[in-house]
Amino acid sequence: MEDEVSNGGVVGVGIGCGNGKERILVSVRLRPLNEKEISRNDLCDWECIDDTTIIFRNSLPERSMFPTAYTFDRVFRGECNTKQVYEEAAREVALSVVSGINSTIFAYGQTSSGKTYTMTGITEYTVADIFDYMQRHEERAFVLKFSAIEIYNEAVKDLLSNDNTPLRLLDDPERGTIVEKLTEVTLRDWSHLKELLLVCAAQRKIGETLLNEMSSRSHQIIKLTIESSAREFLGKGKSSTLVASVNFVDLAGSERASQALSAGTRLKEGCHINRSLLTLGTVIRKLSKGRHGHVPYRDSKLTRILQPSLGGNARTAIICTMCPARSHLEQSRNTLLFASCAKEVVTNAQVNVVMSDKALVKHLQRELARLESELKFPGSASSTSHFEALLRGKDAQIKKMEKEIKELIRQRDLAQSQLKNFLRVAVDDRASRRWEESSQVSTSHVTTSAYDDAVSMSDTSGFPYRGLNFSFTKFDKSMGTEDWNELHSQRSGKLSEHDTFSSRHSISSSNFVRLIPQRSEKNTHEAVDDFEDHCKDVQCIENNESSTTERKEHNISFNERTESQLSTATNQQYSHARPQSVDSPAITLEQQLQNVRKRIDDLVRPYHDELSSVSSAVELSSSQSLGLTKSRSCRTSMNSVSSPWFQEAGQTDCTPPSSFLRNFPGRLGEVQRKRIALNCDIESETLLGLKEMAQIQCDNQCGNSQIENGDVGIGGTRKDVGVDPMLDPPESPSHWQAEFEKKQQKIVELWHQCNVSLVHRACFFLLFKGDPADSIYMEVELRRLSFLGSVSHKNLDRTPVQDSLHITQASSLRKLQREREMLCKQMHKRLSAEERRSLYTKWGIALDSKQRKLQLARSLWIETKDMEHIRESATLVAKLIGLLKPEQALREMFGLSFTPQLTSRRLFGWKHGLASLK
Ligand SMILES: Nc1ncnc2c1ncn2[C@@H]1O[C@H](COP(=O)(O)OP(=O)(O)OP(=O)(O)O)[C@@H](O)[C@H]1O
Repeated sequence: MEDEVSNGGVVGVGIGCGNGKERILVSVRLRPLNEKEISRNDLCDWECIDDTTIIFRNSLPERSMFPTAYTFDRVFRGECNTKQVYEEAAREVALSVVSGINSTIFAYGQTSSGKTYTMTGITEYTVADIFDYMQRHEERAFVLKFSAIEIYNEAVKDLLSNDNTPLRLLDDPERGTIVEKLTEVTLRDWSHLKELLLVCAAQRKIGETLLNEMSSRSHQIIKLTIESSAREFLGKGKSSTLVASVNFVDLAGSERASQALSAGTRLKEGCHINRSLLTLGTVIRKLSKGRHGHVPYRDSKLTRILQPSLGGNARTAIICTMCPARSHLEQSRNTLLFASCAKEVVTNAQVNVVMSDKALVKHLQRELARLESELKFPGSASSTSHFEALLRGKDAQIKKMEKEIKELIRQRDLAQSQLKNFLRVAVDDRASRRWEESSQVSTSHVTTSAYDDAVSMSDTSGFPYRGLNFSFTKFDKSMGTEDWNELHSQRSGKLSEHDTFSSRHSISSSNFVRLIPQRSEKNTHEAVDDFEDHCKDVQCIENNESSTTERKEHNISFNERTESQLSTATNQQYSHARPQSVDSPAITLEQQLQNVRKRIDDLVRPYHDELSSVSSAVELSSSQSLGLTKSRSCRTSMNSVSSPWFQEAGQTDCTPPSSFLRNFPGRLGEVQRKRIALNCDIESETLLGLKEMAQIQCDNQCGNSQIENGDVGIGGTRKDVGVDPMLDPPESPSHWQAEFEKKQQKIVELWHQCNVSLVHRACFFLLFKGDPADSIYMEVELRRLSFLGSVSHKNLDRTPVQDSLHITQASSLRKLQREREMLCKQMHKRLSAEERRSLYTKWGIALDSKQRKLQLARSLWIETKDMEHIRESATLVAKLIGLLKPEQALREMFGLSFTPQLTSRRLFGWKHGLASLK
C-alpha cells in the first residue's frame, strides 16, 4: 500500500475548498469538583447557563470588575461525558482528516483540569470513527500512520522510541516544520492503536504535584496521518491520494508554582511549561487580531510544530478545560481569556492531494512544457492583454474622433450654407443691378449682358463654367433652350449654324447634366445625331474640364476652389460696386470653412490610416484564404491591362468618385486622393478601393448622410464592404443560383445607370457566370455600383459636390458614346461582311440604312431587363475587343485589392487585343 504513494517526490497540491477559511472551534469543559476540592469545601463559582455560555456566579465586591459571562461554540457542564464533548466539540473537525484536510484538537487548561482525561477519550473516539469510516469506504485504500512526540522542557522526544535523544525540527519548504527521524507506525487495527497509546502514556513524563498526582509535565502531540486513494486507479499511474493528519494535542497544564507547591525539577518543568504556553497565548492573541505583524511561532517548539494548526492549513478545535473551584479562579479566568482569543483566530484549511509518481511525472511534464512555452514567447499572455488594452484605447480614440468629426462637419455645413447664401445674395444683387442698368438701354442687351457676364467670367478669370451654371441656376431654369439660342445669336450676331448647334448642345448638355442627370442613354442618342458634331461637343466640354484637371493637379478640392474662386471672382467683379463690409463676411466664412476642413482632414487622416491597416489585414487574410498571393493592387493591374479607354480616361478627366471624394465632407487624405486620381473614369470606379468606400461610408455616417440604395445600402460596418460574402457563402447551390441571378440583374441595371464601360461590362458578365466562388466579386461590384448610383441619384437637395458629380457623369456618358464609336470602328476589322449582315438582321437594323455599324454599336447593352440581349451584347463586345477567351480575364481585377501573380502572357493576349483597337 505504501508503495502506491511516494513520500519522497510527492508534491502536495492544495485545492482551495472555497470556504476553507473558518474560525477555530472553541469549547469549554468544566470538570466536576474532585474529592479534595469537596473536602476543602471549595465552592463552585462557574455555571453553564446554556450550551454556549458560562457565567461566573460570585457576588464578591472585589470581583465585580471582571466580566461574568463568556460565550463559546460550546460549553460543557461537569456532568457531561467525554463522548458528548467529542461529538459536539471535536468530531467534525477531527474527521476532516478522512477528506484530506488537516485537523488539530487541542486541550488547554490549568493543571488537573482534565486535559489528559478529555484528550485520551477524544483520541480514541476519533480513531474509532476513522476505522469505522475506513470500513464503510472499501472503494478506497487507506493507510493510517501513527506517531507521537512530547515536548518536555523545550526538547522534542519521540514517544514511540526508547531513545531519549531530543529530535531536531527541520523546516521543509513544502511540508513546513517536520520532526527529524520521528517514528511513524502504520496502524494495523484497533488493538494496535491501544497498544501504541499505552506506550506513549508510559513514555510521557508524568510527575506528582500538589494539584495532580499524575500531572503531565510535557506537551504531548499524537499524530495520525491518513492517506487514501481510490482502489480502481491504484497502479494505473494516474492515481491521486488524499493525505492529511489529525493532531491530538494534550498540553501541559498551566500552574502556579505557589499553588502546585513545586520546586526543583517540578519548578523547572513549570517554568518551561508556562513559557511555552505563554508563547502559545501570544500567538493566539496575535492571530485573533488578524495577521498583522510578526507572529512568534518560532519562540517555542510547541508553536513551531503546531504552526499549521494555528491559523494555517488545518481545521482546529480547542477544548478548554476548567476547574470549577473558587480556589482556581485566576487560572480559570486565564483559560477563558485564552479561549476568547482563540475563537477569533481564522484558519484556512485546504484539501491536500498528493499525486502518484506517474501522475506527478505527467503533471511535471505539463508544467515544464508550459514554462518552456513561456520562455519561448516571453510575456505572450501579458502581450495579449497589452494588445487588448491598446485596442480598447484605440476604440476610445476613434469614438472621440468620430464625435469631433461630427461636430466639425456640422460647423462646416453651417459655414458652407452661410457662404452659399451670402454668395447667392451677392450674385442676385449684382445681377439685379446689372439688369436694372441694362434695362435702361434695351431688353436685348440685358440678356446679352447677362450671358456675357457668365462667359467672360468663365473665359477671363478661369471661373469654372460648371460653377457658373451652378451659381446661375435660376437663369438656366427660367430660360429655355430657345432663349439661350436667341441670346447667343444676339451676342455673336453672326453665328454659323454649327456654332448655334454647339451652343445649343452645350447648354442642353449643361441642363441635362444638372436637371436631368438620370436621363437615359437612349434619349441622349436623339440629342447626338451627328457624330462629328458630337465630337466637337465633347471637345468643347473637355476644354472646360481641363481647368478641372489643372485644379486636380494642385490638389485643391473642387468645392474649395469653386467657392474660393467664386468668392474671389465675385469680389473682383463687384469690388467697385460692393462695399468692403459685404466682402469681409465672405472671406471670413471662407476662412472658417477652410479651417474646419483642415481640422477634419487632420482628424480623418489617422483614422483612415487605422482603417487602412485594418483593411490591409482583412485583405491579407482574405487573400490567404483564397490562396492568392498578395500582389500589386487591383488598380495597378487594371491599369496595365485596361483598355485604351481606361488609359485615356486616366489621363484626362476627373471621375465622379474622385471628384466626389475630393469634395466630400470627410475628404480622404493626400495619399488616398493621389491614388484615386489614377482612376479617371466611371469604368474605373469598379476599381474604387473598398477602403475608400469604407472611409466615405464612415464619413457619411459622421455627417448623417448615410447613402442607401435599394437593398444594397452602403451604410454598415467594414464587414459590409464586400468582405463578408467570403465568410458567409450561400447555403445551397440553388440558393446561390437565385441569389446570383438577382445580383447579376441588379449589376446590369447599375451599369446602365452609371454609364459603365461596355468593355468592363462584357468582361465582367462573361467572366462571372454563377460560380459560388464568384460571390465576393459580385458583391464587390454590386456595392461599388450601388455606391456610385446612390451618390449620383440623390439630388433632391443638390450640393456643389453633387453638381460636380453630375458633370463627371456627363463626362462618363460621353465616354460611353465614344466607346460605342470605337467599337463601331472595330466592327469592320473584327467582323466579316457576312457576320455584320447577320448581326444587322438579328439586331433589327435595316440593311439599307446609313451608319449601320454605329447603329449596332448604339444598340449594345440598352435593354437591361433582357438577359439574352445582355449576353449577346457582351459576346459581341468581347469579340470586337479581341477577347476571345473571357474566362482568361483575371477575376481579381474586379475584386478587392489583391491579385494573383499575373502572367505576362495572359496580359499580353488581352492587351494585344485592346491595343489593336487604337
Ligand atoms: N470531566 C471529568 N470527570 C471526572 N473526572 C475528571 C474529569 N476531568 C478530569 N478528571 C479527573 O481529574 C484528574 C486530573 O485530570 P487530568 O490529569 O486529565 O488533568 P490535566 O489537566 O491533564 O492535568 P495536568 O495538566 O496536570 O496533566 C484526573 O484524576 C481525572 O480523572
